[in-house]
Amino acid sequence: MTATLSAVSTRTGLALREVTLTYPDGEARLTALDEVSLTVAPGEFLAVAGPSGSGKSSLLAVAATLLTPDRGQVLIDGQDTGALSPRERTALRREKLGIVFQQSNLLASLTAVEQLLVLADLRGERPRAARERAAELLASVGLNGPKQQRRPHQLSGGERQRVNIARALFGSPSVLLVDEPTSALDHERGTQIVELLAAVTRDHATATVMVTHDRAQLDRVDRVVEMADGRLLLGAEHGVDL
Ligand SMILES: Nc1ncnc2c1ncn2[C@@H]1O[C@H](COP(=O)(O)OP(=O)(O)OP(=O)(O)O)[C@@H](O)[C@H]1O
Repeated sequence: MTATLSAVSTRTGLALREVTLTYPDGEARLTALDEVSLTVAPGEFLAVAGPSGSGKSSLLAVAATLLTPDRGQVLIDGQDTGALSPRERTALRREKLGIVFQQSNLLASLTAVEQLLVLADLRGERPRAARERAAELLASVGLNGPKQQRRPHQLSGGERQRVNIARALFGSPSVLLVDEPTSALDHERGTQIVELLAAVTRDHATATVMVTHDRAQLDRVDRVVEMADGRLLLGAEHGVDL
């Protein structure tokens, strides 16, 4: 399934401009992101690597507009998210962002196809068209036929992650944010998920950011940036050609 040309042509992806984020730390503030600048183009698959505590999750939360930086800008398709009201930001998140969390946060009582249809229902989409699109999306991530009718506990970890990815894609996002997608999977299944993310990035023209500890998966992305102490390492924006 390929994103339509009109949708693609208005996309510019994700840009962070000199973003600084601090958290309260007793009397002081802890700097989790220190003037981080980064751009991710439509159709580009970027990995963010770095040690624990280096700021990877904070970067993802800021890009998701879930945390507001102290300074700097987060632009999604050229829109400065800091200039939006909370209501507008929520709307932008719904229209432009797909998020795949580390832990599968699927609803236990719903089948795979229903996990996607909940979103369609919230948007007031026509049920029949939504059901067809959900089934098509699930098939495109490798979940076919009867598996679409299974509940999370009847699926493997890798299959649950595929449902998460399909659900994140359901709103045709411009930006796809992925947090440690392979942490609960063995190497082979982890590789399959990262390959799937590379394919959906290409096919759906998303600007994809994946946070990962799993260095074995880094050769499947377009570009890697390394974080240390809240900073992107020097030259990281130009990436490592793998
Ligand atoms: N809610 C919070 N309040 C205070 N400090 C925080 C908060 N969240 C994160 N931090 C601190 O900010 C820094 C960056 O944390 P962050 O979670 O972004 O790192 P990370 O690279 O994602 O780590 P990990 O790989 O362990 O998930 C760390 O020093 C962390 O302790």
